[in-house]
Amino acid sequence: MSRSAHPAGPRHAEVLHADGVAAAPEDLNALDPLVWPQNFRRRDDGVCTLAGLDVRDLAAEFGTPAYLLDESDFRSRARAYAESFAGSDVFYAGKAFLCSAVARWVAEEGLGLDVCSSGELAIALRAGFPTERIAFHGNNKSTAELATALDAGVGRIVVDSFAEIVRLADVARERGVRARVQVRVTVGVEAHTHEFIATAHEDQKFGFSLAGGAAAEAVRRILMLPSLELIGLHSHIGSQIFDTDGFEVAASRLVGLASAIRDEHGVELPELDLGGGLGIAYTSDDDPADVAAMAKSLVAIVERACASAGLAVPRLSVEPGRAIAGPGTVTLYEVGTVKPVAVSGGATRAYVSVDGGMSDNIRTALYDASYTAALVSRASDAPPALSRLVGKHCESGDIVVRDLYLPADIAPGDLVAVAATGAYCRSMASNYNLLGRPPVVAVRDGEARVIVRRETDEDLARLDVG
Ligand SMILES: Cc1ncc(COP(=O)(O)O)c(C=O)c1O
Ligand SMILES: N[C@@H](CCCC[NH3+])C(=O)O
Repeated sequence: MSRSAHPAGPRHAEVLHADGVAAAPEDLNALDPLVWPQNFRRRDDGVCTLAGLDVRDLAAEFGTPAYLLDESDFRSRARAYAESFAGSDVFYAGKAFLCSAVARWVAEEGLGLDVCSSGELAIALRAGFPTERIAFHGNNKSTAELATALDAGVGRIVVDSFAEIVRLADVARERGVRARVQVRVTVGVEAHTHEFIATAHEDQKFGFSLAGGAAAEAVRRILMLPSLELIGLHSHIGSQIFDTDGFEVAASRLVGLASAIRDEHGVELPELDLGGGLGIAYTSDDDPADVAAMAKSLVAIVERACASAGLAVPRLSVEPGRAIAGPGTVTLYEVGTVKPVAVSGGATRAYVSVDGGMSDNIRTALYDASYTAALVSRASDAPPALSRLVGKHCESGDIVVRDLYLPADIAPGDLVAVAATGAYCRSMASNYNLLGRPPVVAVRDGEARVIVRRETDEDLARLDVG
């Protein structure tokens, strides 16, 4: 789903083997800074460290698997967004990964927060996140969720269906408040990303169709409801996107709709949200855009579109999730078994099984996502072995990294880390096979602390009340 060709790994030659797998990288011990957290290093003795802490010590203290989060990396990316989009609003998309600590960092770095369930909202409230900086999303928000959001005083609700407009208007009226709403518009953009994470093409569940007239009709209905205040239009074209082409089309279509609204209703909408979706490097083949450059071109795109429509430029907002949370986290696993398996053409693939798998990272199975992994508890001079990093679940599709090279001497007890797992891994984790979900350990300046604790067998048993 990213642009990456397989295998995930340090910079590798272009040559492909007969089975379509790229040739082995020159140095299996190298860590591409594009892919690994800012403070993840390999020491001279071959052992990797995060923010100065030895991964073997982290494994001993917190167990494996564990998500290790480089707090400075997360914060610096959040800050870069806030600075690059100064004059606009940045809402961190909590669906990528949210817990109280993260909500506090996001608040401290001056961003807003996008939540899309009462659970995410509850975490934000628990963290004391300023509620006027919260945007509430979702294609099927319940009446209870809308009521909770209004009672909490969230800053905006992005409406996604005609039913929700009525539901929200009722809930707001009963409370004697006016809900600030944006309309999520399906702008008909084919984002160049995996089908399951593209969200603005026609014939999918999100938003009101622009082409079909539903978006204009949603605006008409909202404007007739005194308990709703229409503040703007919203579009989110998809995720893991590397260029601005799709945003350009989306912005010009949203501005076209805003101009039609002005002509029909005499109303100029003050806000415009272009959603999230900016891609990150999962492998060395990915080439993510620079945030400042991206911000500049998005602002320019909106200004151009408004100038040609004769509209005042609305306040812009964006909702990055992956680009802030993704790159700063690695998942640390312990190798349990290594099994050489004969594959076509007389080759052998080493199936390297780790102590987690699809329950802590579903993205490979779900989107055919590519990842980079490395042996991190030591360096190795052994030759590269064509490998597959797999989990411990009862499922042959339980693959963490489909094709990669690992040192041929990799063995049980070694620690392996998978890079760029901060977004949509812990937040999409499951208890398949009744595995407890791993902890999230934040590391900063040589200190580590658990910000989400490991789920234990007792936690799982506690839910079993039959
Ligand atoms: C409405 C909305 N905003 C923001 C995001 C965050 O996307 P990303 O993590 O790709 O930046 C998503 C998820 O794709 C979304 O659905
Ligand atoms: N969960 C997806 C992205 C969708 C995000 C929400 N619309 C991923 O892992 O890439």
